[in-house]
Amino acid sequence: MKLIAENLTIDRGGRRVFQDLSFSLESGTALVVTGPNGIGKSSLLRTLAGLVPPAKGVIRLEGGEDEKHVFEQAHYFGHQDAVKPALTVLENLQFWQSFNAPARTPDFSAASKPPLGALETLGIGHTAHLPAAYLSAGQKRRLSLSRLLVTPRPIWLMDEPTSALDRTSERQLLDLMNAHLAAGGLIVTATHTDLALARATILHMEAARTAPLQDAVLS
Ligand SMILES: Nc1ncnc2c1ncn2[C@@H]1O[C@H](COP(=O)(O)OP(=O)(O)OP(=O)(O)O)[C@@H](O)[C@H]1O
Repeated sequence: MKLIAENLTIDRGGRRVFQDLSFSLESGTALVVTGPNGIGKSSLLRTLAGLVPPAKGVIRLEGGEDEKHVFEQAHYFGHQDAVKPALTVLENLQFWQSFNAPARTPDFSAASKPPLGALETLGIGHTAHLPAAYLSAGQKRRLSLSRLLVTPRPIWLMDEPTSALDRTSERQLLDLMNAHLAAGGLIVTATHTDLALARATILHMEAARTAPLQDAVLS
């Protein structure tokens, strides 16, 4: 399986953020997107997630499900937690389980977890029957993250995934990300911190803005 972006050009609010960005990412590998504030990291992730249409360019998943868009084979873990405060923690997760269809490909073998099991894995099993409004910021982050475990999808798009997490949760998140890579998944993550990922390629957005050739921006 291979995620391919060709000549991606993204405009926001009528202004060009970047142009002609190309990269490819193999199963089991993470693309770590770096660069200063405002360079376009979130815009790239939102475009891969189908939330911002590209002005130009193509995104495809070789070896994925042909009849599905790439974003239907991806989870987007962004800045907003997508948590309904009036529902319980478990109800929130059950909603996402029924809303998101799983996506399976031969290269990707992650097993799904039942909702309660996913909450327990993330250390918030004891909050399952509380209204989600009672959760702390870090616990809401973990609830949001639990969506990725109940519905297997090969691509994880993660924008600043460690924000609001304490050290223990950060290590746990890295374990989950590395397990996803070991199962054959792909991760594209924007981050300002060093993440100890097993197999990662760095995409320097600053270089990408000035050098359209993919070899110039991947290291
Ligand atoms: N909804 C929007 N409407 C108009 N312009 C936007 C919108 N969202 C982002 N932009 C602009 O697009 C550019 C890239 O923003 P983006 O959020 O992708 O940067 P980033 O690299 O993720 O930044 P940060 O590190 O601060 O999160 C910025 O100039 C920003 O002002």
